[in-house]
Amino acid sequence: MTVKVALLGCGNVGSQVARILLEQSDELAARVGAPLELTGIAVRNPDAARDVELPREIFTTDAHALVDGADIVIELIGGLEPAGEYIERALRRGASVVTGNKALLAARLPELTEAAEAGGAQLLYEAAVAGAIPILRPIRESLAGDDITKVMGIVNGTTNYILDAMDTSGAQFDQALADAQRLGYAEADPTADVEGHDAAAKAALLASLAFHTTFALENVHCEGITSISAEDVAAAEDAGMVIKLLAIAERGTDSAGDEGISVRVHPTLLPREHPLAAVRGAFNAVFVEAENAGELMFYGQGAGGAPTASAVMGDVVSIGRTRATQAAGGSVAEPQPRPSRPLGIADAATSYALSLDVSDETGVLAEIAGIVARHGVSIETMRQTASAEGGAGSARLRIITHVGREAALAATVADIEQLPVVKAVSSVVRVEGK
Ligand SMILES: NC(=O)C1=CN([C@@H]2O[C@H](COP(=O)(O)OP(=O)(O)OC[C@H]3O[C@@H](n4cnc5c(N)ncnc54)[C@H](O)[C@@H]3O)[C@@H](O)[C@H]2O)C=CC1
Ligand SMILES: N[C@@H](CC=O)C(=O)O
Ligand code: NA
Repeated sequence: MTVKVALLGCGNVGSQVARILLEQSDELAARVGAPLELTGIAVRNPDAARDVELPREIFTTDAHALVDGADIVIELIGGLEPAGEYIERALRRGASVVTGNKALLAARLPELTEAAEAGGAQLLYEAAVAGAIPILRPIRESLAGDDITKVMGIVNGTTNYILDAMDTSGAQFDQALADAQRLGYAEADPTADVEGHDAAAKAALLASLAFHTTFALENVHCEGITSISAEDVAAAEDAGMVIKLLAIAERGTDSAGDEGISVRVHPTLLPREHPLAAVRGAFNAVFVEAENAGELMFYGQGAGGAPTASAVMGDVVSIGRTRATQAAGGSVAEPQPRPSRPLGIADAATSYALSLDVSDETGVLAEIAGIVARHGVSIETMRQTASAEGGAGSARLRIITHVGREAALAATVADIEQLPVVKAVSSVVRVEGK
């Protein structure tokens, strides 16, 4: 069998999904247990310029015909209509749907879930919350045996990008927003981002899944970042804090002591040491607190075409595999593991931080630099200080290399150790994350 996939919309995310479906068809077929066939892409204008080169004949303006012939419909148009009508039509016909449309889901999740049940279809939307970060599946599946008490996170890339730019480079709000739009992070109407509506929709979805309920969007308290000024950002910095737009969903009690769920989105001051304060650019992060698991943090790219397409494709493969299994009347073969070729430590790519005690005399640096260059290694930083350990006439050199092959770095150190001007190599520690 072949799993027929219809794509609706070919913008930032849709074009990347189409690219992956076409470029990685063999790998995807192996993981699904059957080929995924992209039957067409519904667009408004087949001749519009796209980020990705795609065959002209794949485009259609007849979304209904495309939906009606599909096993899986991927909706990446955005907005309430016609996206809602296409999704409902697909689900009622028995085609499963993958979407990133949090605005629609937060507004109509109960009806769409009912349509999926009526059609015996699946509705998956990992891309709708925190882009590439796997957060919905972990909440729905991995934490299904625990009791979640709080979810708190940065779930809008555009506003985090703007606040981060204002904090780090003193950028103006408008310029930072224009950059976020150019980079494909912002919604078609960026008001949804800066007024907090996008984060509020995601917060409603998170609360619904985390607390096994339906939390209506209208019950999410929502404040955006449009009132945050450069002065607010500077004042936060002076106080050792940073301003972040947080989405928070937690169990609590009201003044009468009755239990309930509080869901809110608002700009929030965080101490700079807080893990969420370190979330930069369009990255997102979500903290989950559960009775037994304790604190968990999920971090990654919350917006952008390719990262969001990754989440879409995860859902597509999952549904495709279910379909292929049903068609096979039980199970499909597990993908055969590819043979792996282990690389030894000598081939590891890393960088070294070295501390050397050397004679404090002219020409030492040149000798060391000569050895380093001979091994094809390059130095990122070299700092010289007086050495307490090496004794009088000694200097301490601290060198950090660029990334190189371990074998070359180790051979460099071995040769440096042999130099008469080198009294000791006092430490060699590998460095990652530069
Ligand atoms: N861009 C991002 O970083 C993320 C986007 N999303 C969601 O993914 C969805 C798509 O987002 P983007 O790709 O960024 O939007 P986009 O605006 O770049 O793409 C939407 C495309 O749909 C087309 N379109 C509009 N009406 C149509 C119709 N009736 N039939 C066919 N095509 C139609 C538009 O011309 C546009 O090319 C939205 O629901 C968005 O909220 C979710 C997570 C991240
Ligand atoms: N506009 C959204 C896109 C992802 O959901 C954002 O900026 O996070
Ligand atoms: Na996600």
